[in-house]
Amino acid sequence: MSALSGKVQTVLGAIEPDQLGRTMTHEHLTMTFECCYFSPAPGDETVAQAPIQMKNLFWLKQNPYSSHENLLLLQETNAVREELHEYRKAGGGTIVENTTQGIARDLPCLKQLAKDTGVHIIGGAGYYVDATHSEATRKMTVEKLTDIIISEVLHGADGTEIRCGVIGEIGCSWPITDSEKKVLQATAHAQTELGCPVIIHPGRNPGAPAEIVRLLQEAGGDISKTVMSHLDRTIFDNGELLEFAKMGSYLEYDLFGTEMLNYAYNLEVDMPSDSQRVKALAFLVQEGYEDNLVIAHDIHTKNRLTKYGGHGYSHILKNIVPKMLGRGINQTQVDKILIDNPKRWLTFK
Ligand SMILES: CCC(=O)NCCS(=O)(=O)O
Repeated sequence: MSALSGKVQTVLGAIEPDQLGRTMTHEHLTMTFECCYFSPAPGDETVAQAPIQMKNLFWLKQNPYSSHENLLLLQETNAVREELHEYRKAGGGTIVENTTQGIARDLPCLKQLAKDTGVHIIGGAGYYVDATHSEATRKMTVEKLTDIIISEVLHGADGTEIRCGVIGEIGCSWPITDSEKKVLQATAHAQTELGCPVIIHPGRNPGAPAEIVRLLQEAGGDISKTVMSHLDRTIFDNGELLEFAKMGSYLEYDLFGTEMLNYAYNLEVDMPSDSQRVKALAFLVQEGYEDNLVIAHDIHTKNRLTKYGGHGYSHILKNIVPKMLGRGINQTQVDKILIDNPKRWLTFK
């Protein structure tokens, strides 16, 4: 049995699972999303290049990926620190910080934020999508990738002694690439060795989550300790959703606060509203999946911060919980989604 068994590992060290409290299972506190810059539509070049300002906020909400400045969340540590104080005041306890290799993971910054604010912060091991893999990463064997991921959990990452407490978010594209498949295999092997939580970013296709779960299963992964992220922009049909839910992973709705007409990365997708997200949660609760649900905001661009008129890290606690209670999800079920399910997922076996 490992020393981490029965514990949760934060950037400040291992803690008892009961200390976590209300937990957002998918956020970013510092990162860059430059890998995923999306050219503005013809005619929008001027607004896209302008500094972020009040009169452009609606455009930015609709086109968050077409402004270089907006993609640099790593420039906003002071604003994020203030927001974490607010998050504590709103009753928040823990944030799982999903930034992995490729999008400027900064564990020393996370450690300082945890010290400054008292919020428990859990760092992520492993790799984001193929577009961010280095040539060296692409050439690595599954065994080498596994060793690196295990070391990021047991000894520390990025040349520090700060240890990750979860593997992921592990990035997958659609269609999935060879390098991403190797990282998934390494993830499953590392999970087998460590008994740790895993979180996945699926490609943008309704078939992606199930394909990824099958790949993890074939490599020996523990699906009951795995979160499938971003279901709100990935699976829309209730029948397909239930088919996927049967596979046994945690089901994550993590884009709360994000409402936009055109989703740049897949124009086929109608990004749901928060009301539709709550409806999806209520449907899954009704179908018996209340022990599998987790939620978050996945803040990964500046416009989502309250400093820029966004929803911030406390939106779920302040606005979405009352809505859930008004739409047939009771307090016990809310507590499962915000406290019990994250706690079970994050505790090392
Ligand atoms: C790194 C942040 C991230 O991957 N967020 C998901 C964005 S989206 O794929 O849901 O658009």
